[in-house]
Amino acid sequence: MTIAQWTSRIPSLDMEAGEKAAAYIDNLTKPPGSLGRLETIAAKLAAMTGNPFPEVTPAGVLVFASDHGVTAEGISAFPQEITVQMAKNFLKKGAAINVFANQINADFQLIDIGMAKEVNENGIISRKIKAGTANFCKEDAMTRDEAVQAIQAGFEEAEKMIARKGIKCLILGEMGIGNTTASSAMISAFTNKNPASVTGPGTGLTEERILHKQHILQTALQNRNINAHDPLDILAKVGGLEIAGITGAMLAAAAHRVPILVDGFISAAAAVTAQALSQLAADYMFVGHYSTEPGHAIAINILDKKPLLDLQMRLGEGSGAALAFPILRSACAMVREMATFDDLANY
Ligand SMILES: O=C(O)c1ccc[n+]([C@@H]2O[C@H](COP(=O)([O-])O)[C@@H](O)[C@H]2O)c1
Ligand SMILES: Cc1cc2nc[nH]c2cc1C
Repeated sequence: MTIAQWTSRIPSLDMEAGEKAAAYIDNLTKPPGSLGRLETIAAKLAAMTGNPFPEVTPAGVLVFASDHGVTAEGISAFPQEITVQMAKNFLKKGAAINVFANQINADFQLIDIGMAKEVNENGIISRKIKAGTANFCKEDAMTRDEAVQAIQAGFEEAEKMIARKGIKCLILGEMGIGNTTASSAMISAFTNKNPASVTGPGTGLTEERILHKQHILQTALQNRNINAHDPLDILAKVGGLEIAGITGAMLAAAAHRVPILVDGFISAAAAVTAQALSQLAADYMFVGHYSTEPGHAIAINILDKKPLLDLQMRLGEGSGAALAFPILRSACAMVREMATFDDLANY
């Protein structure tokens, strides 16, 4: 399928269901508006799902793992090998996202979309497009065709999870040493902002090494001759395979009216890409939390979203989104379980 065939499957929000939910919420036994954003979240969930009494359980977590050739430029505080080590940790259920996914009874799936080495262990899905991107300081991260293949893999894996497990809310996470550099390059290209304003410490660079990362980004963006009006060009030249996979998964969730919880900076870069491919895709998104990575604020500004939580996090993996999920679940429970003033009249 082509990108246009995927995006054409995304329906408009069901405004009628949203308005019905909003009217019903106003009749719940509380002063109108007193549950604040929870009320607008519930109405938005109704419009997304087409159901005035929306449901978000069970949640599903998809984590896409891949490597980045640009790590050769010394842009991360950690070595590339950590990507594979953390993939093994996800399979052993020892990572933060495993713990948080478990707390919300979410289904969890790890997808190798482009790690540098094989992880031949049970529980991982291999959709490897290639063994890491190229160093985009020197050449394009991937071909346009590889970017499309990675979007397709993400789309298919999300569709599978939604169909097989009846997933009603999709949480998108990632693992990839070097991917804050790719995300910074992408957001810089999308916004035409100087890379300095979208570059941060990632996993924990010192101030001095952040300056080096900015310099690498400046060089890369000068060398890549990006067409800023073409999201696929941006993704292919300076993006990442996991960012492409998440983009595809987001398009699939939107196509199935499944609400999406966007995580931190990398997940937000994928969300911006999905939105650029289809404005409708963003209608199905919530942003779980504020990441302290400076580019995140710029990305969510493009998405025009206000995150649900502010816990000073910058981990990735889908961890912030998983922590925000209970807020969506509470919004649904409010509509489904609270009494109305009509009920009160009969007491
Ligand atoms: O989600 C975020 O906002 C976030 C911010 C900083 C770092 N990360 C995670 O850290 C890794 C990338 O950091 P770096 O410094 O190697 O580019 C990658 O595995 C991400 O999941 C994630
Ligand atoms: C340990 C570690 C865990 C991570 N999880 C997501 N990105 C990560 C980066 C590192 C370095």
